[in-house]
Amino acid sequence: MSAMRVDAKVVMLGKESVGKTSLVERYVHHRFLVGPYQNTIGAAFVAKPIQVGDKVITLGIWDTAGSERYEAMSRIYYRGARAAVVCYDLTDSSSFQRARFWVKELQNCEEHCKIYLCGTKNDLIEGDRSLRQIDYHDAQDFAEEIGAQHFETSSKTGSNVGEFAFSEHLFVSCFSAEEPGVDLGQKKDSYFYSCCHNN
Ligand SMILES: Nc1nc2c(ncn2[C@@H]2O[C@H](COP(=O)(O)OP(=O)(O)OP(=O)(O)O)[C@@H](O)[C@H]2O)c(=O)[nH]1
Repeated sequence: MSAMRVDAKVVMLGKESVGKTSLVERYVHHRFLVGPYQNTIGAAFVAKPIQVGDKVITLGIWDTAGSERYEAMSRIYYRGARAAVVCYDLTDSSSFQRARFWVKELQNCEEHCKIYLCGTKNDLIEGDRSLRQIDYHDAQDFAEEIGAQHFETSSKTGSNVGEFAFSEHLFVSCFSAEEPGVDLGQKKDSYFYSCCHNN
């Protein structure tokens, strides 16, 4: 058994069902899970080692539950985060309001956390443009106003997930090699993710 160290903490935030878990699944396991939607309870964690130059650093990704029932808990998970991926569903305008809420929270409580604004389920829009509820330029203007990077992704097709939303060189910008990582202690497995999902 070896100790697990997390060098940079990343938190996923956004309304329930926007696709946070799917984005993490696509990024970490290169897959899209089909079947009934399983809402996250509390939060789930996954460690992802990435190559940065000649070093390997470990991202600790906290996938929070979007349900407002867990809102207070989500605050615990963004504490000390280097990066936050704030997600909204391109086909659900209320999810964009919720994204604004999380951005405000981060600005008030974690001013050094880098924000990535992510419009999800782009494949649905490509299939039927009338489904789009959030104009690209409105979201882009908001992203510029808050100094965030903005992407539209699809976890189903993988579009923009590796290339942009989770682009490793973006995370490199939030990682300073001088800072010590956080030791999470002895863990049997660095992956204890799926147990945090409801049926
Ligand atoms: N078509 C399409 N469906 C998606 C995509 N991403 C997620 N979904 C679907 O949206 C639903 C919710 O996805 P999740 O990833 O569980 O959403 P979540 O934001 O983690 O939800 P909570 O755990 O409740 O916060 C599931 O039925 C997914 O299959 C996508 O890129 N395209």
